[in-house]
Amino acid sequence: MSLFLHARSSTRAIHIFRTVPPLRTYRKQLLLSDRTVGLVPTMGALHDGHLSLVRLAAAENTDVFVSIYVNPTQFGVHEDLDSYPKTWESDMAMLEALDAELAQDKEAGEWREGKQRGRITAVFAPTTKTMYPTLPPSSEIAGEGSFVTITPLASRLEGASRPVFFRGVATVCMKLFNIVTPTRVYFGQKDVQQTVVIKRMVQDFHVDTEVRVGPTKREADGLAMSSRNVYLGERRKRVGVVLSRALMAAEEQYKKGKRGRGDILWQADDVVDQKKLEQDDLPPAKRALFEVDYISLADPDTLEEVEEVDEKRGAILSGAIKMKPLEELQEGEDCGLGGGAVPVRLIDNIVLKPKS
Ligand SMILES: Nc1ncnc2c1ncn2[C@@H]1O[C@H](COP(=O)(O)OP(=O)(O)OP(=O)(O)O)[C@@H](O)[C@H]1O
Ligand SMILES: CC(C)(CO)[C@@H](O)C(=O)[O-]
Ligand code: BAL
Repeated sequence: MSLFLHARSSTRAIHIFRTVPPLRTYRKQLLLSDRTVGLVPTMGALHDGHLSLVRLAAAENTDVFVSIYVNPTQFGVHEDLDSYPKTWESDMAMLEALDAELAQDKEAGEWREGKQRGRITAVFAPTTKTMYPTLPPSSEIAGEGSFVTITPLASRLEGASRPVFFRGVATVCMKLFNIVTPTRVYFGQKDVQQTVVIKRMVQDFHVDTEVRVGPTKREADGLAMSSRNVYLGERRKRVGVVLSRALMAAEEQYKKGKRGRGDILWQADDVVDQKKLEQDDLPPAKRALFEVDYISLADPDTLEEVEEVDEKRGAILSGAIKMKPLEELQEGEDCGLGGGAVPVRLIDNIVLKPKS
């Protein structure tokens, strides 16, 4: 009997692993044949942002593993664990289509130019019992369990609003890294704080892997792609783009040579305030209200707020807004999954690069 489940693909099968031992056996075979593994951890509900990370991993490794697991410990008790989108069939269809594309690139010899080399070899889609074998996973701040905590990074920015978030992320990533032993791991720039926390964890725990970060994929209007965007609908998408616009406006100030906190951030605050006023003036059937959680200018490694950007270090401009539920729906309006009733947190960031 085969140890592995298989997903059909036009050219070959992607192995689907649900438990650890067969994955480990398979990984050992790859190691013995000198193959390299790039792991892309995801929570599923795949979109082009995820696929761009898979492409990057395939350009740098012979084998790509994608994990699909909605990790309960990174959701606070009042957060959206239950409503987090789950789209297994379409996730697998997207991965199979991308794998077929990678196979063609390989046949066309593009890999020789160093562009595409690897294929999607495996999907790891464990159950919670597999990931948390001894204790039920806790989302409580004081909850018991085996956790990885990275302080004080985990309490800044996103961590201020989501106190268990980075403990959950670091814990599940440590588990995934121990299970897959990837040569490289791939994370999206969109979740910049996550990349900083994971890099710190890998450094401090001597995890034998390389952390790679892929650029943020955006919609044509600039909105950062995100799995939770399916809950937005058209009206909230149109307004939600204010976050990327605000950050871009602040970036312009940096490009013009401004280095002081106030001189850079006032532009972002202004864009956001204008949009808020505009929406407040509209009737409930036309507006999309939102709250700003933070707009930040922080050091790229410590994520501490900075008063002045050090040109040798650069900085991270980031922000989070909460799109509130729609108040009144219009006839035939596209309100997104959940009919406009689900609040949606949007995050985004821009790296202000150091000047050499
Ligand atoms: N727009 C994007 N561009 C590049 N990478 C992305 C983008 N969105 C997500 N990623 C990355 O994909 C990986 C998996 O993320 P995840 O499955 O949580 O999706 P998500 O879109 O970030 O969902 P959520 O709505 O929960 O924030 C993470 O490393 C994340 O940073
Ligand atoms: C890295 C991750 C898959 C851990 O659950 C998640 O935080 C995400 O999707 O960004
Ligand atoms: N992309 C980060 C996962 C989360 O927000 O829960």
